Amino acid sequence: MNKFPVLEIFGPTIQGEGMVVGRKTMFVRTAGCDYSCSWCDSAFTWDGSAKDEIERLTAEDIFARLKEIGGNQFDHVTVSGGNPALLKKLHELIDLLHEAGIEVALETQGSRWQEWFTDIDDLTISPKPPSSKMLTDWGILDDIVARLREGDRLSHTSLKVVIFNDEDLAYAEKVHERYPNLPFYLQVGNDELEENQAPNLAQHLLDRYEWLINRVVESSKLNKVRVLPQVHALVWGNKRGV
Ligand SMILES: C[S@@+](CC[C@H](N)C(=O)[O-])C[C@H]1O[C@@H](n2cnc3c(N)ncnc32)[C@H](O)[C@@H]1O
Ligand SMILES: Nc1nc2[nH]cc(C(=O)O)c2c(=O)[nH]1
Ligand code: SF4
Ligand SMILES: [Mg+2]
Repeated sequence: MNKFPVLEIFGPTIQGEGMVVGRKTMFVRTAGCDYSCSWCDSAFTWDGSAKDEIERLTAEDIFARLKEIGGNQFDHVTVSGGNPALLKKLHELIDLLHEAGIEVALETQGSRWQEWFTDIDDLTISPKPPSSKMLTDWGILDDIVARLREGDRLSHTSLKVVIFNDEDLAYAEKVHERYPNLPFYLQVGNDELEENQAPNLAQHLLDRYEWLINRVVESSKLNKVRVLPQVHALVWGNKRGV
């Protein structure tokens, strides 16, 4: 059996971001990323700081662990990372979850395609704006969206762009103009990853949320969009595993 590098399995909690915000879900966080975003809130998945915590688990192992900690209190699993799209055989896990009547969501940045993307129930593609210091490969992103369209999966797909500044907003406008038929989410960037007092972080992120709402309200290019904070960051701060 194929083994996947896993850093965290946690929940049930709520999906704090994007297209299914508020949905009760479990999380599986895989290790490894092909990006290194300057503001990554999950840098421990790729910067080596948690390398001793990485477990190599089969799909069966992951399913057993989910049941062990989630019992019968979930019917939805979100796979995030790192970039889970680096894992060629992740369909083994998706199939197992579907056979058990469990829905599967994926968080990825749109830098890699996998055939199993067409099996995902809630697919979030999150291309990275200039503040991340990453460069978008538009050819790859075009190809991913085209394949999802061909597979009739656009109703299961959304775009989510994290915003820290005006340059990021201009990037978001460009993404939305390029893929106008995909549901589009703007997300408040968390620039206080070291803050360990949840109430302080919440106040700061709410101020940033108000700023982002105002900027989107002013834009004539960002109309059919949704603006959201990271709800889990408002509730629990920068804590891991929530
Ligand atoms: C940690 S990433 C893992 C999945 C995938 N690598 C990706 O970036 O889409 C999950 C989501 O968190 C977002 N994110 C990461 N750091 C953030 C931050 N400091 N503030 C707000 N969102 C952040 C990412 O943009 C992505 O949408
Ligand atoms: N509650 C909660 N919602 C989330 N949505 C996306 C997350 C992620 O790190 O990918 C995340 C997370 O870590 N926790
Ligand atoms: S792509 Fe996602 S996991 Fe990778 S560095 Fe960027 S935010 Fe972090
Ligand atoms: Mg997160």
